[in-house]
Amino acid sequence: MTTPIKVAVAGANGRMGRALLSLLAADPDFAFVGGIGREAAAGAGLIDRSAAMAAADVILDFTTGAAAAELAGLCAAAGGPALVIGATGFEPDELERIAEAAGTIPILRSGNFSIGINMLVGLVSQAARALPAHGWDIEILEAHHNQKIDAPSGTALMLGEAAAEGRGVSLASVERRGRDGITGGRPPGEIGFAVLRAGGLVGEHAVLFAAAEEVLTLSHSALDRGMFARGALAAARWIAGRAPGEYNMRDVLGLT
Ligand SMILES: NC(=O)C1=CN([C@@H]2O[C@H](COP(=O)(O)OP(=O)(O)OC[C@H]3O[C@@H](n4cnc5c(N)ncnc54)[C@H](OP(=O)(O)O)[C@@H]3O)[C@@H](O)[C@H]2O)C=CC1
Ligand SMILES: O=C(O)C1=N[C@H](C(=O)O)C[C@H](O)C1
Repeated sequence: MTTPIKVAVAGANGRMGRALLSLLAADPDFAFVGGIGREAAAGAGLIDRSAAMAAADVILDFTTGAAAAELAGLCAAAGGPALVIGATGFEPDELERIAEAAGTIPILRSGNFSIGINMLVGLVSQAARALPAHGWDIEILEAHHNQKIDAPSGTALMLGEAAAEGRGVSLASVERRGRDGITGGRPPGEIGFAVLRAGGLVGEHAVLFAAAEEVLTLSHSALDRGMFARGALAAARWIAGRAPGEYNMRDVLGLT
């Protein structure tokens, strides 16, 4: 029998944290060493970040972009543990801090741990490479539950990056985050984002490639967040014991 991987969960009381805890309780590959909350005293069974860093081989983070970036810096300063970051909603400087921390510890970050979305990333890149910007407009639609705090979703941004990469441009140079008022016509090459928040939607994503006389739509529906949690545990298994570096879910799935 192999030694279980010791894991802690940041954001343990959240929707994803709870989904992870219920899987961890039944998985002999892992030993759960504790949940990290916003404040250690706030919930029964929570431990603080220092205790989690000392005890865990891998910390799974499903908090916020800001909190995940801070944790990455702390873990790097301590020389470990490895981090799996599922949180979304990053400012550019927070992503830079994570990249810097990955010089010291292994960090796997993905805005979506589902197999389908990580397949879709490759398909979107392929379609964007094949369909010229003059004639084919790319629009990314996402819909989530009414408690989600960041927009566009981390997944929508992954899909936008894939589309931009396919077109050989940076997403920052072509993205359009929403429209309102007298917007004028649509410039060719733009990659647009549209966001819905409603009810208990788990996660809907679609990428439209729209020409004058036809539309190609590539889409994905998440039906249960337990699927994200299973993907995150696969990522934790994969990253335990790896060299420092920045990894993503496509590395885990062998899609890179
Ligand atoms: N990569 C993926 O596949 C997926 C990613 N996500 C992402 O995961 C994140 C969490 O989603 P979800 O579980 O639905 O959100 P919730 O709001 O349900 O949970 C977030 C948790 O993070 C905690 N938290 C917030 N700020 C801090 C902080 N500064 N320090 C420590 N803990 C903090 C909250 O604590 P408190 O309870 O005190 O508020 C809460 O327990 C989001 O960014 C979401 O987009 C979600 C699904 C899949
Ligand atoms: O907040 C969520 O719920 C989700 N967040 C991730 C994102 O921002 O893309 C992944 C999934 O879509 C659910």
